[in-house]
Amino acid sequence: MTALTARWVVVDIEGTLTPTSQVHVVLYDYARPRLGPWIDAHPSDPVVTEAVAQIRSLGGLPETAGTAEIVSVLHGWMDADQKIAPLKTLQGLIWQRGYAEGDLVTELFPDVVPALRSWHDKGLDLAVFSSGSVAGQVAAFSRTTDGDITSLFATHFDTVNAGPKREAPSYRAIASALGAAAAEIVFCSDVPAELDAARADGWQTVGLARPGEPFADADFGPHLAVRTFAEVSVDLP
Ligand SMILES: CSCCC(=O)C(=O)COP(=O)(O)O
Ligand SMILES: [Mg+2]
Repeated sequence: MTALTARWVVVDIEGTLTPTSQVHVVLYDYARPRLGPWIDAHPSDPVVTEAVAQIRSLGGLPETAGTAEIVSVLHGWMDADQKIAPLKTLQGLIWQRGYAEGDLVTELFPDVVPALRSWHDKGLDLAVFSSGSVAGQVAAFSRTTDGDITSLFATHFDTVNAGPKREAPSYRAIASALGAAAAEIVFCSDVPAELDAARADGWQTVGLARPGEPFADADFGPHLAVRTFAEVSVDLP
């Protein structure tokens, strides 16, 4: 057991709290056939029209491109697991509806809620930083295998309100929003490049090398690497 002291714990989702398959199989398969119908059903929603405009621009499509061409770009990004903001925005809206209607449940690793609750009960504050949109994150935590855990998190960050996960300025923006010194924050993620960016800004880092997950055998370099949250304790200073 490794003991850390901090005021904030910021957690990634995919591969850290949930199996990667929960996102790449369950959530992506749910979103895939619903993207086109969602775009067509919300022609006056400014969030959707802005996302569609960004997809046309980023996807190199003409202004006249219709839903089928837009969906083709989105499916290509999903196949390549490119976490591009307008895609994550549309996915988040679809997942929000899916959780509300009872179609989706988030599978959490069994060590996750005991660890989050113990940190929360000790007075630490918890936040999420994921490529999934904030709307999608909140929906995903509203219906999990451990029930509704939304109250555990003080705040949420995504690539829109913080920036890309592999770039240090994103972590600087989050620390500033939290009103915390970088050294008072622990970031937990399964992706070494994300941990590198957080560490470059002065954050403490914990790498999740979960057995069976894509980064189980990754080189975590200078980062503390654990197989589950049960191997690390975090206390207030
Ligand atoms: C409903 S949250 C889904 C998370 C997601 O869409 C995603 O791409 C996961 O990315 P992360 O940064 O958490 O690895
Ligand atoms: Mg991850």
